[in-house]
Amino acid sequence: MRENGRAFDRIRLLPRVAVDVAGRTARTRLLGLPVPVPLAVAPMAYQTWLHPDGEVAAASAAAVAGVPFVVSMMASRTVEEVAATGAATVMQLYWLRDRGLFRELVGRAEAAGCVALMLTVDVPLLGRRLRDLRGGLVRPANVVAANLGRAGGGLDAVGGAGTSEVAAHTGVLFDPSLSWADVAWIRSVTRLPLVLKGILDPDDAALAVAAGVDTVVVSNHGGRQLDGAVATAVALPAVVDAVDGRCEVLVDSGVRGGVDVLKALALGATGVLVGRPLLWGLAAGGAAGAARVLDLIGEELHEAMALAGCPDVDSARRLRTSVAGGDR
Ligand SMILES: Cc1cc2nc3c(=O)[nH]c(=O)nc-3n(C[C@H](O)[C@H](O)[C@H](O)COP(=O)(O)O)c2cc1C
Ligand SMILES: O=C(O)C(=O)c1ccccc1
Repeated sequence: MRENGRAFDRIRLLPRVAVDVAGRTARTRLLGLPVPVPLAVAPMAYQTWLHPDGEVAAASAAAVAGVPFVVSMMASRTVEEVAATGAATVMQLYWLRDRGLFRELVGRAEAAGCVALMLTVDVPLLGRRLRDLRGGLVRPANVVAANLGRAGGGLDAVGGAGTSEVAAHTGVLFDPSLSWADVAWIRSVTRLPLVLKGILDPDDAALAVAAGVDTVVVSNHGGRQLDGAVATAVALPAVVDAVDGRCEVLVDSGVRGGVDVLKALALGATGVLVGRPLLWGLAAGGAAGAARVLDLIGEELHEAMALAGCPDVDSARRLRTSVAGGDR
């Protein structure tokens, strides 16, 4: 988790000068849609834990900013409620033992007007999160997986000394047997664009392209899964090379401001997903707080583009970068 931030901090940009940036724009396409800035909100579970309106407040902020909102399969509000905010909504999915329920969720996402499906591939099981274990993490009664019906409620018997309630619950639901054959099956049951989230190895990116995926997300899940996994700012360039323009490449984990977005673009990304900063805004100020976070990142990106001599996103993707030797 710490290395994600450090890796972005070590990237150095080579600004261009005497480029007319008076009319600069960050408009581009992301997940097949026109967007004012190249970012979307990452899928994050259980947002009513942070604010009573949860995902509905966060998605309203995304709607105001004009950026896509990815609703977690483990959201505490339904995909229908989220889509009703007017945000371009992407439904995130985990591979479930209950294939009937998985199929039903795909159908509900389509019916709700979702613009894409995002299959998260870096959670065969939930990572061992020591703070969750020490703190005895248990969902309060009002924090349920609203999209999963009966299967979304809390567990009576918590998993045991080595498992939090949240990890035990996901262990019951998630199927660790996901393979590329299953990805091909998912590709075959929907016409929505398909995004794979949690790619780090360029060979996996090539397999994703071969499976007909429209977008890959270079992600280590915000450092919450495999401790010691490579930072995304380090992994990104090789994935961009392997994909070679055949699908979109998004990146997340450690993006904290507009300069990080510019660095991601300079490293070849199509755009970024923003995770925790959205939750901080949501917890601090509900929909307005989340909207302020998105505004700030957009303002910072516009300023950084001006200072780097980038009138548009394509020029940002051509910026040269280097990697600083050590920390300051
Ligand atoms: C509280 C929390 C819950 C998350 N829940 C999900 C989830 O349900 N599905 C998923 O694909 N990723 C989930 N993630 C991972 C995020 O989508 C994203 O990859 C990560 O937070 C990005 O890193 P950042 O927080 O450093 O921006 C979660 C992250 C956090 C912090
Ligand atoms: O916490 C997470 O990162 C996550 O992905 C998740 C998955 C299922 C339930 C709660 C959180």
